[in-house]
Amino acid sequence: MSDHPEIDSLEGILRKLPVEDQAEAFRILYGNVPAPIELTEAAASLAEQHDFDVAAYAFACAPEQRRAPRRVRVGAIQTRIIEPTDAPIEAQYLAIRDRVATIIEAAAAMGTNVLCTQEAWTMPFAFCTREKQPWVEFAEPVDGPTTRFLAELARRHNMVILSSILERDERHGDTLHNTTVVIGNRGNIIGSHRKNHIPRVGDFNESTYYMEGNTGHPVFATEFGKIGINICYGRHHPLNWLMFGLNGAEIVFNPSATVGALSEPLWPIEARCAAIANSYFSVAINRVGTEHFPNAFTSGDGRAAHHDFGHFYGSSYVAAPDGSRTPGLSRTRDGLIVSEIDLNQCRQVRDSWGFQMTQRLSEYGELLSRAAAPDFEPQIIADPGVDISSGRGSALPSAGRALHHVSPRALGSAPTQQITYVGDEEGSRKE
Ligand SMILES: NC(=O)NCCC(=O)O
Repeated sequence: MSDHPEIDSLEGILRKLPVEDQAEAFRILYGNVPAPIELTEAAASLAEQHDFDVAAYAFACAPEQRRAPRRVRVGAIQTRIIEPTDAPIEAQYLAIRDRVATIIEAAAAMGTNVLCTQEAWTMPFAFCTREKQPWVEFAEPVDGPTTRFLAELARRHNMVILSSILERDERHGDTLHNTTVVIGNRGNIIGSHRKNHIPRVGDFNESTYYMEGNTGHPVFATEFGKIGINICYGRHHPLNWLMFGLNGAEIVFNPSATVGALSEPLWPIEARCAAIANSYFSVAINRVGTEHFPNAFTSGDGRAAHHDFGHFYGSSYVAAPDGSRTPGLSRTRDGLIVSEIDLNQCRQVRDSWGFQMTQRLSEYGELLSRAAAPDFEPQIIADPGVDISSGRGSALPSAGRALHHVSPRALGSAPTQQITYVGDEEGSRKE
């Protein structure tokens, strides 16, 4: 763990640049930065009274002659847990629920049409512990108490709410899933989607609790746009993002729970990259705070037993199909981010960049099917002078002290570059 106090945000650091440099720094890093929207009095007063941040932005979009704008406001909530993890489960649950309900009021006051929670928002992210009890007591069916609670708010505020919970499927042997419930703006359950990719990295020991989801890549056609949900670790899988795009998503939400030491450099890139590659909007949401668990745990990686995951760094943001993005919410504070977007931008960017027109799905589809088959042979064209018998399927030499020089000419594209691979007992490294 770092000895440094947690910084509030990367943007806070960038704002220390001389004013004349800031605009260029933001343009290069954030694209066509959306303009801030003024907060309503009600939202600002809730935020002040209950100590959370509200940030709101409007993405620019060109008017069209034959289509009316399709402006919607999307929102995301990031929170820390309220009660300690050894408090009674019901007390922990109700405290978080009250907090989120207050932030939902602020979202409503900002005219939010579609609102998404963070992953497993009703509970501490206890999957690091590998203990079943008491954490599985947070699980509930898709139509359970949390959905019923939010359905009332969704109806009252004419808002679609995406609620990420630990699901218990009572009809299928009480099994658990990591699920987002899609609650329509009339308080109806439109459907639900289960997390497709389950992490087995660091302290994210989620495979102890649930298997990979079985709901495919559904897109939910709501009154405020076509919505997909790529739950947390799925954001590392470009094909997962692609599938929601293929099914017609205009906005893909990424409810997450992730910590600084593991993923922070990846965070600003992945959801934004998906927005660019798939010409849709993406909304990345992460919890905040450090959650301490009563019993120390290890994850078989040589680290001493510890009681927490590390710091969940928040930094929730929205990205547009043209690659522009909002600043992130705080790394340390609860918050609500609201963005006004025009869904027409998806088609405008498709027309301009042509990524869908040029994507050559059949070419990729064919290789993907072959790669998934047990008898797959990778397409490798070997330099006849190179020994690929090490089984690594590349020009790397096998373990030992062998040196192999790849001439600049053989590399073809980098005439000034010479790469040397040095092999030893531990493998090879590039010098
Ligand atoms: N919740 C979850 O899937 N976290 C995995 C870690 C990461 O993807 O950054």
